Amino acid sequence: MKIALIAHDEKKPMMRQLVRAYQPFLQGHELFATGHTGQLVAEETGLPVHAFNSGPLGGDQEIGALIAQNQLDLVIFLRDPLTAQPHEPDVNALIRLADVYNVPLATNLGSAEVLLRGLNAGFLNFRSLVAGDESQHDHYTEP
Ligand SMILES: O=C(CO)COP(=O)(O)O
Repeated sequence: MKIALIAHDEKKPMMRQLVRAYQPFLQGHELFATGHTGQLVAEETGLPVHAFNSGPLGGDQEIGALIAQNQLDLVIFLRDPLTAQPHEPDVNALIRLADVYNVPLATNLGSAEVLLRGLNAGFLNFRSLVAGDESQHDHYTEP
């Protein structure tokens, strides 16, 4: 699976804890991140991470572009809901695209843990059915 990890500055300590705790679940997957988040994920996990630009310099848009190509299977975006971000439009655009393409997206620690446990349990395997073909998004009639 292709997983994007992003954290606003206030949430970076939380991201450190999350990826350290779930390193075994992340291992074996392809990791992508915005610039500074990518550095800390690589430091904490020792795993290879494809780091894009920093968020305010276009990193969210680069990850959004991957979503638009249906190239991401899971996004964990620990957003800071209490601090105004200069690149708020980019943040909103990324989240909007995840909704357009039905990509599972966690925006807080609780939902991140659920999705990572789901990933480990194989709940995201349906993504291989839709990857690269958004017309297949309504492929299933039963769970
Ligand atoms: O601002 C961000 C996401 O909107 C995160 O960017 P960095 O990972 O480069 O700090």
